[in-house]
Amino acid sequence: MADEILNRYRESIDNIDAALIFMLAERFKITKAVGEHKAATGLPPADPGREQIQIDRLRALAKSANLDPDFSEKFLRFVIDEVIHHHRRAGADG
Ligand SMILES: C=C(O[C@@H]1C=C(C(=O)O)C=C[C@H]1O)C(=O)O
Repeated sequence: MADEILNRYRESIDNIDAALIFMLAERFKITKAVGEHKAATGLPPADPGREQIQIDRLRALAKSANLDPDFSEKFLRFVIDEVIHHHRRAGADG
């Protein structure tokens, strides 16, 4: 038998997952431009000072949103590491 309650919850989950994908796509679009700018101007791929500011900010936001700050940091770290990997490649290619 179809579970309508579960189906409704899952519709919302699917919408949220789609939004996450669109937001990540936009983020990677702009970080690609940053990588090209860095490669053109000789800036290093990673900026640990900037990253720490972002992590501190997102941890505080996560707390106020009742989201685990450790999870939010791990998620941002994962995304940033991928961006840095792209920047290194952009620098090496250029
Ligand atoms: C996008 C940048 O490059 C790197 C990637 C970051 C990110 O994905 O937010 C932040 C800092 C840098 O290590 C940047 O310097 O702003």
